[in-house]
Amino acid sequence: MSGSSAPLRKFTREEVSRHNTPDDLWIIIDSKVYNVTRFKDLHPGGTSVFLDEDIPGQDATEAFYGLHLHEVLELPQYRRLQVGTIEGEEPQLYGKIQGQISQVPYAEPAWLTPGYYSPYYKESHRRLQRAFREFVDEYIYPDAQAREADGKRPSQSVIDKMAELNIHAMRMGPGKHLRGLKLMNGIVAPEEFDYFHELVITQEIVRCFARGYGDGILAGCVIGLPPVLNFGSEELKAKVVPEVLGGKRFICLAVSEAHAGSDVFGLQTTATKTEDGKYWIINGSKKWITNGHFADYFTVGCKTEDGFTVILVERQEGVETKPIKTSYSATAGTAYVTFDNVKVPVSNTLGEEGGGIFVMLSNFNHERWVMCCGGARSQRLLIDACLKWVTQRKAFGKPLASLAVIRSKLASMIARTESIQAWLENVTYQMCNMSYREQASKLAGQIAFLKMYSTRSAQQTAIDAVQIWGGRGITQTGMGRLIEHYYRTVPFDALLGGAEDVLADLGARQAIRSMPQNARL
Ligand code: HEM
Repeated sequence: MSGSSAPLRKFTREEVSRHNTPDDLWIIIDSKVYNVTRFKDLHPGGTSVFLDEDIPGQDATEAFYGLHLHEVLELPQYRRLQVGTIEGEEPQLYGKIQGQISQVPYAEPAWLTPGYYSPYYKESHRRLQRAFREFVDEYIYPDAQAREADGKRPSQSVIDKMAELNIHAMRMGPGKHLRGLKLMNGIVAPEEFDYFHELVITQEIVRCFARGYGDGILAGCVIGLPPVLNFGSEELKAKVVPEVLGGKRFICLAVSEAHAGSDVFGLQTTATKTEDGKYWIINGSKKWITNGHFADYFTVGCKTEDGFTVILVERQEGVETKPIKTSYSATAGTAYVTFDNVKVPVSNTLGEEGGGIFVMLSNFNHERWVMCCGGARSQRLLIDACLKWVTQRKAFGKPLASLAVIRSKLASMIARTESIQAWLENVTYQMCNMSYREQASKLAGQIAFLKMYSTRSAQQTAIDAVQIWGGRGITQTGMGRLIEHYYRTVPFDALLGGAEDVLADLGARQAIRSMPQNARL
């Protein structure tokens, strides 16, 4: 469709070929006819490319797709350049189609690929996936791309829309907090919502392809609210949970510190009781706090007389947040947080005094598993982009895909991604069937290894993709911008929720601890 109000005319290729001079210059891209006479002097790629001998009045489809994303032609300022179409021909090429399953091999997990089977997903998972894909493409993707670029916090209109459908609640996983809620307009009953539904949601959100925004869109809630849900007093929950799940107020998890990283026993933020024993007085600072800059509530790890205690702090005088500039966008709200004589009722204590480590540990598995869901899916975004690139881009007169070294990189990318998803689905199935206690003892190692493997794979895939894309893989605009973004932000997953090497060691230590005493070679 043309952006101009004039109806599109039909031309023969012969007619177009007559518009072949600098003062009257037309080209054909995928059967659409563009008048680039005036545009050629404004073209970001320069004027000269339009004057090459095989461009004026001719079919420039291959030249165009070797240098631009399809979406360029869909921008209103460029759609206006279209003056007609070629008689008897229809456009054949397409870019991202809203709400659709990608036809690119391995760009979707097997269960979404036509003709494949899976024992894990029921009709309600498929319904949720379809609805969620539409939602992400319509509301989240455009906001994600815009906010990732301008660094502003996710638009409240998107947060509200998510709240309306109870998406914030679903992101907390299955549980009592879903009771009585209408999930995604009622397409999943709260009592049937399981970890596979949550996996579906997490994997669909990742398709917004904006890592900072992915955290900005209330990842703080996914890690900051569970301690309130599971360990807060009834009174505290009644106040905080509806506000947060309704998207009206924001929460973050504030544990790591400049001095101590995630070593909770090395924390220096203190909470001491007032003489009457009714309040905590909190002093200290926290670093790398996701969503901290716009949070209203802080789930804070503190050193107390009895050891380590988790306390919910509401933003008030004495709480300051400063943005930290990281290698992903400021839309994540990553903050340095300081507490200066902050007075909090003792009833805001989450769990036992001195029992903070249990409160923290109880959510680690879930947090890491959520990150594995995201990591498994984001690697497919790269497969999708790389497969398109190597088949449409020519170098030395042949598509990149004709080079064995390129195919070898693709093979490894695909094999890694498929194995992560298969392992993830197995772990998710265990989560659906194990009690919480069993999960804690049996899955901590599995999930630690899975996350380690997923993030190592993701980093290797990022490196391979940059080699495949060349200079475009390190350029923030144009065709390779998604690759550049991925390469720049992939280490977040390898650090957040437990650094890769620490997790690897955790898994290995657990396995060694569980060795039967009498096993011999
Ligand atoms: C209606 C047709 C065209 C439009 C609207 C258009 C638009 C653009 C835009 C917006 C860019 C900036 C980079 C980006 O965002 O992708 C660009 C870059 C470029 N374009 Fe075009 N273009 C058109 C046709 C062509 C054709 C036919 C050629 C080659 C014969 C060409 C060659 C280039 C080159 C070499 C660059 C620089 C690419 C880079 O830096 O990687 N363009 N074009």
